[in-house]
Amino acid sequence: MDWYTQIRPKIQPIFDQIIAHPFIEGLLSGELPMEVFYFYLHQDSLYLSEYRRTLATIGSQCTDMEESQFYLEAANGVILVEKALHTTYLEKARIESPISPTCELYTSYLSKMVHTQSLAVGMAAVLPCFTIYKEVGDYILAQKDGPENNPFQDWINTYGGEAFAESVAQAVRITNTHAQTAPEAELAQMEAAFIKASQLEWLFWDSAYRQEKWPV
Ligand SMILES: Cc1ncc(C[n+]2csc(CCO)c2C)c(N)n1
Repeated sequence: MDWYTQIRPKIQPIFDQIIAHPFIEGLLSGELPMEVFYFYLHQDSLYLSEYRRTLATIGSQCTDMEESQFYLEAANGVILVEKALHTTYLEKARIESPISPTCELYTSYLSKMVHTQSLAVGMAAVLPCFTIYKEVGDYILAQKDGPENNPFQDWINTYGGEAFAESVAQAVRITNTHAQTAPEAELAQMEAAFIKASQLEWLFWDSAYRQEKWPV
């Protein structure tokens, strides 16, 4: 059994709580308050500007040319999303709130992983960003009882397409390849990183829903 197939069931309780979260329910029903959605988009743009650099770091660490190309192209893909976000939503909203505690935590955690741990552990840490969005996107698209004119449809479509599915599958394949040659201790670190990043994915939705601020 490959690494991802045996690790995925371990985050099932986290995934179940993500799709049951009122943020996701609000995206589905179209009733998520707009200011919550804008808060999320603003924090996500801050997340993406760090995540892009994290992917580029992994890309620079890969010795295999194809693997390097994959992570560097994914980093470039994030730039395109960032630019689209800025021109469509955020320019109009002119949100200037500071990075939230959770956004800072998630981006700092990923940065720590890729700068202080092995390449395989770094790959495991960045993987939930791909796989969880893919699964959440599939879940949302499979729901038939959403409203006709969902104001969040554009966003929903971003993570539904074929190109994204292939990119997620490749991230999984590359991480599996590295797990094949990883010793026990490194496999344990890969698992811990994958689970922690999955928890942080839940926390990111939750913090957006709460419009999380620094308490002091
Ligand atoms: C908190 C948070 N987690 C995951 C994603 C999704 N995502 C961001 S970059 C990337 C890889 C290349 O597209 C994916 C899937 C997000 N937007 N925000």
